[in-house]
Amino acid sequence: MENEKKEVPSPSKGLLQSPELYQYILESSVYPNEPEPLKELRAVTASHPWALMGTAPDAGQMMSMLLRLVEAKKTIEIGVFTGYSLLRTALTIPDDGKIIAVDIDLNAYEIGLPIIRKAGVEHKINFVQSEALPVLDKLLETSENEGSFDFAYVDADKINNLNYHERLIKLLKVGGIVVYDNTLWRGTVAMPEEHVAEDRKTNRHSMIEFNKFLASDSRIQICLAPLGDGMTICRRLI
Ligand SMILES: C[S@@+](CC[C@H](N)C(=O)[O-])C[C@H]1O[C@@H](n2cnc3c(N)ncnc32)[C@H](O)[C@@H]1O
Ligand SMILES: O=c1cc(-c2ccc(O)cc2)oc2c(O)c(O)ccc12
Repeated sequence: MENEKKEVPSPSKGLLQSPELYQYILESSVYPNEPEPLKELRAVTASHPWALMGTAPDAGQMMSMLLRLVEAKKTIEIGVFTGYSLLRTALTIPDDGKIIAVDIDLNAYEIGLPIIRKAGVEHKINFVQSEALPVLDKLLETSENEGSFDFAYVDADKINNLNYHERLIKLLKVGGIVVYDNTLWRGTVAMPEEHVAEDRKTNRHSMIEFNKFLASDSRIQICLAPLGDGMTICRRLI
């Protein structure tokens, strides 16, 4: 992208202390290999009032790595917004791969949809406009769906993570991966409560409880990667 150098991502997008170091990571290792449609999607999302919600490009790069490592074909995403992480997934999985993409907000998805179409990957996506929990419950009504998903990505309402986890663990194959975004919630999980802004307290509390739960869940192997806003990678063991 021509104006890439001028784009200084908000330091709050990353957890690193120095914005320059984050910029270095993006310019040296993420942007050079970021497919053009993803750059375009970032550009059209930039003017959205909630642009900050889009998955960070470095986190998206790691998603691609994980998707390739497990040779993902059947995937599910909870929380689509304008579609950055969805397009990442769609560009990474094979041509006959499938993504169930769930979001209550169709308008945001429609911002990214023309770019998804132009990239030639719309056929891999089944967008479902809905609350996520009923969609997961419906999938679990069909026994063939159990243990059938290679990969899941969760980036929606943070207070429901535990509910999503209980369902996704059943839907994932043994060896399959679920990634949760925002597990460090802007670093607030490690701050004293009194230093945390009022509007971040509920999600901070949910994340602390969720992180505790994941660490004690013997069904999974976990790794909390400190990139983006904190990405916890869980691999189903049993
Ligand atoms: C952080 S954004 C997702 C960002 C997206 N992964 C990306 O890369 O751009 C969170 C999204 O979750 C959706 N959401 C929130 N609560 C939800 C729920 N209960 N069920 C489904 N989607 C929900 C919101 O509408 C919003 O689009
Ligand atoms: O600032 C946010 C807010 C959210 C968010 C909050 C509540 C919901 O029901 C859904 C989403 O998500 C974010 C996010 O995923 C991110 O990477 C950065 C900021 C925010």
